[in-house]
Amino acid sequence: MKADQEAPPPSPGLEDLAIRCREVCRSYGKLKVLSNLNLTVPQGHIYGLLGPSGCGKTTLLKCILGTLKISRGHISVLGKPPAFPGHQVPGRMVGYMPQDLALYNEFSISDTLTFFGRIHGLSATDTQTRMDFLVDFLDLPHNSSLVGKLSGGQKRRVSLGAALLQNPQLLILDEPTVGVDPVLRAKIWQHLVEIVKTGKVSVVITTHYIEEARQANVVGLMRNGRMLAEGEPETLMKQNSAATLEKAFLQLCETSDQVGSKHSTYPQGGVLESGQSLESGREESQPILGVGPGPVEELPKYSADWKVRVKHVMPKWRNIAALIIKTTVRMKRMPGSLFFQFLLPVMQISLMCLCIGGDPKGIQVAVVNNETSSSSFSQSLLSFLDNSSVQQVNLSHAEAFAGAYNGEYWAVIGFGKNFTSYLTKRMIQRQVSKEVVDGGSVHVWLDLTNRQIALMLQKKIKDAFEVHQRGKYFTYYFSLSHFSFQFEEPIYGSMNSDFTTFVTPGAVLRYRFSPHDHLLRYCMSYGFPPLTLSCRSLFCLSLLSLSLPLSLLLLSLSLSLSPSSCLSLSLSLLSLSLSVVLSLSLLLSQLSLSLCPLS
Ligand SMILES: Nc1ncnc2c1ncn2[C@@H]1O[C@H](COP(=O)(O)OP(=O)(O)OP(=O)(O)O)[C@@H](O)[C@H]1O
Repeated sequence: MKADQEAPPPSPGLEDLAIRCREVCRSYGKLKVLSNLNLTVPQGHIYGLLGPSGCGKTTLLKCILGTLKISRGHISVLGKPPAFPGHQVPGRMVGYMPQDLALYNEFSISDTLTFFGRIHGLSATDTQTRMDFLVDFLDLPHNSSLVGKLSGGQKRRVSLGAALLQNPQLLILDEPTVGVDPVLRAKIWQHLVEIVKTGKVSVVITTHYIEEARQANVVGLMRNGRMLAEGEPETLMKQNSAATLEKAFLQLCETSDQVGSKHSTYPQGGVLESGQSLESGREESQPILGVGPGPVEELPKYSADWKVRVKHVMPKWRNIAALIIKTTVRMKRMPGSLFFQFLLPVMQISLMCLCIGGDPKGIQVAVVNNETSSSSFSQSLLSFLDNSSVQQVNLSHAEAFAGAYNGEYWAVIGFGKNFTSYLTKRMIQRQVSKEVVDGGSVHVWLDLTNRQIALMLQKKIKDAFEVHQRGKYFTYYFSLSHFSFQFEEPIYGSMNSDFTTFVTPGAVLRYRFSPHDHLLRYCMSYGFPPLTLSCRSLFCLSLLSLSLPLSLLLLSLSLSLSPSSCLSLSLSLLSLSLSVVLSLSLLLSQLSLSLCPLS
């Protein structure tokens, strides 16, 4: 690999190390979990990481794996920092068994191992061979058993199998022997001892059973985010004149506490006198006590060319395929989840469209028709206007505009007294005067305070006239261009106002006012003063304003959770019931609105 070629020659002994951590610090917010921690895992060794609960073992393992970033210090895993571009840590080079099992309950054992095999790019044959071995070795139930139906210990063994699957160079096992019977525990240790014998595989293992760690080649004793001691188990016991590793650990803790109280203000990391690290020529028999800053080591510099970096950030096809197959298998095993994933959104959208998708009804429009003859074009044109949406009110010019300015009418439609003769002239003659064009045009003055209604009115007027001329004058080769609509300067608003200008006041109101104002805007958008609403519609609209955001919130929450979880199921059900309430309230409010006397 290019990155390898560009890296300067590593410092002596570095290639013999599987993991090297120097002055590693990591905090969660204000909580300092790892403090100037040093750790050295030689190649081909089993490293037992011991320490009380909460001392930071899992955090350290995640930092080594590269899934957690360190705040300070340096980590090198199999020659490069974890998550370095092009480096397969995390990836195929490392097998990780987490403390909290990351398994899918709907998967069978075979699905689980096949999934991890795909992720690591193993061929189907290799996966099958390893699977057969692991099922037998870990004493697992039949391949087809569902993970969800396995016992806690069996699940841990499946997780261990997934970590061992691709024969990684480094195994990181976070408490693999919890819940495992002593016979199998011994078998697991025996297997670990065997695989490290080749010198090519290294293992880091955490365990609460301190004594079982005596089988490790090296143990590290951690406390409060620091490494108290690191060395061979026998040596540590000898150094602390202890008969067991547990006693040696106790002794080290006491010594650490005494030194800590003597030097209550010791600098970070300098807990005890600094020792030598494994790779710097330390005698194997001598434990490293209080791995402090130590001699300044020169850190190798790493670089990767842009192609490796790009490849590193790009998603891999085999991972995408593995995820697609995973989702398909889970859906197949949980047909109920299909309902929530696909049918629920379809239902919600359909109900929403059913309830609020219709055009507003009974929009009042003032008509000023100066033509008196019943056979005039203007009369027949107006008869084609959709009467369910548009309610025509015949008025004089003055009354029509006075009403429109008072907000009683959404538009004024005007016809000149010679509309029919001028329009006929326009149809026959190629060139006509401006007066004829003007007189033969339909004049429309819109109230643009509600853009939605104005747009709907424009469409309805054009549709009506199009239908009219098609039906009656098609034989005369009469095209729509002969009709001219003149949309005059609007009564309120501007012809050139953009969508943002229209939406902003509503959006401001939405965040500024309570559901009552939602109600007000809802009413106004339908052109009804709120006072004409019945109590029922008031109640429905209040429900509507509350249930919509709640239902959406619950739905998004439930989708972000695992579909199999109880919480996800109940949230989805709650969301469904809320959306039903929402749809019903919308339906009822529309009913109420259509029954209201229009003012
Ligand atoms: N995601 C997190 N956010 C905040 N604090 C965390 C987080 N994960 C762990 N901690 C805290 O960091 C400390 C070390 O946790 P960690 O899981 O590394 O301990 P551990 O040694 O692995 O414990 P155990 O042996 O019980 O698993 C604990 O105090 C824990 O509460």
